[in-house]
Amino acid sequence: MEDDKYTTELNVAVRAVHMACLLCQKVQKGLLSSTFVDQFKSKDDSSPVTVADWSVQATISWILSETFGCDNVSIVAEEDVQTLSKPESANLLEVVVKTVNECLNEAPRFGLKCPAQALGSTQILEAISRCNSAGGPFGKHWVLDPVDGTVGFLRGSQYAVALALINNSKVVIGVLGCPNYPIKNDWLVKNQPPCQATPELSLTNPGMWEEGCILYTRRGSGEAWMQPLLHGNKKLIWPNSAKLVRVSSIEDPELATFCEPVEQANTNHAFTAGLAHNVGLRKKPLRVHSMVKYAAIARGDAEIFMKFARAGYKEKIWDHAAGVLLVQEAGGVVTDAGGRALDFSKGIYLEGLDRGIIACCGAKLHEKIIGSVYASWDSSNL
Ligand SMILES: Nc1ncnc2c1ncn2[C@@H]1O[C@H](COP(=O)(O)OS(=O)(=O)O)[C@@H](OP(=O)(O)O)[C@H]1O
Ligand SMILES: [Mg+2]
Ligand SMILES: [Mg+2]
Ligand SMILES: [Mg+2]
Repeated sequence: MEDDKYTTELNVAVRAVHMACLLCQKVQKGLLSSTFVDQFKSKDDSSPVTVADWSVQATISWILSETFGCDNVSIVAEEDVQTLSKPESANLLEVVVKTVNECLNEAPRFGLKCPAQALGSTQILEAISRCNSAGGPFGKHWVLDPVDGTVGFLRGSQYAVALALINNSKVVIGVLGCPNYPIKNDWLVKNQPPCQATPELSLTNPGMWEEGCILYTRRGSGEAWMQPLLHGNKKLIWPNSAKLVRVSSIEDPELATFCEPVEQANTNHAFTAGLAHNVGLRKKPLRVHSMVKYAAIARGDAEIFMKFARAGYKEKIWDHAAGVLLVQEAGGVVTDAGGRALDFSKGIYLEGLDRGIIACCGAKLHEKIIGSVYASWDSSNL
């Protein structure tokens, strides 16, 4: 039984992700101000990285290292310090240092320790760099995507803070902070702009999203929980206000909602449209940035998530670990397009992934989609 295992890890992970969500909300609000241009950079692959990505990574790294000891903690995470340590990034680093210290000052409110004195830039760069583990099949590895869906974050739309723990190749804890995903049922479906139009929500009224949520689970528990984000100066009393979530019971493709990435560069919309048609899905796809898509399946707001990246792109474990476990423990099924379980044992990539990822609320829909992948594949150009 793994039910009572990882209690401390889960406890710390939920608190750390909660703090990170509030940090992100604050930075996202700041994006509306004139300091906007100082707050993000393009990485070598042209993808964006922001003050929030670095600050969350530093904060969570510091908390995990303080709690479990630097030498005992292996963290696999997305960001490095390459850009941030350049002389021309001095202003950016200053903002990161300030953001991290402000966030860590709040730690006692969340039942965690804060630094004895404010962290300096060297300590913060160290905390970010410490997350350079390559993971692998043995032992415990934390897996962190400090801001998943950075494009969504910059657009004032959906994004997530994702933290998972892998032990001997298996994801054992999954925590997903969704700062712009209110607790209210169906909010995502009702508030999504039409997918053909500009796929972004503007942050004209950031306050309306303050009631984000954190989803969390533990392997083998058969339970996934949702905790509302706490605001103001209140102390986090956790898990008293958390509630159980469960996948949707819909089995009829005509009634099912499927979600997928917003950007055509990240998935093949034409292929999934053909697949959806063949399976008998009738609703328009719900295009949402980030692992909020996994959260939507786990919460029962949508039934299917499909992603088919271009050939040659290798999916990274931090983009999936927390979300996959949440969907599974909430009663759903997640595999690659060949119907095989995702392999989190091979380092930072999901090696051997067959074509794409399919997450469903139940086995019946999942079987239909897998069956249809084979039928649709030959007629596609992938
Ligand atoms: N070319 C390509 N193909 C597939 N996937 C890619 C690609 N490039 C990046 N990524 C990863 O996609 C993560 C964002 O996924 P999303 O589902 O949020 O995409 S989208 O913004 O809705 O289009 C994104 O995560 P973040 O970098 O954390 O935002 C990337 O890890
Ligand atoms: Mg990501
Ligand atoms: Mg990221
Ligand atoms: Mg990124």
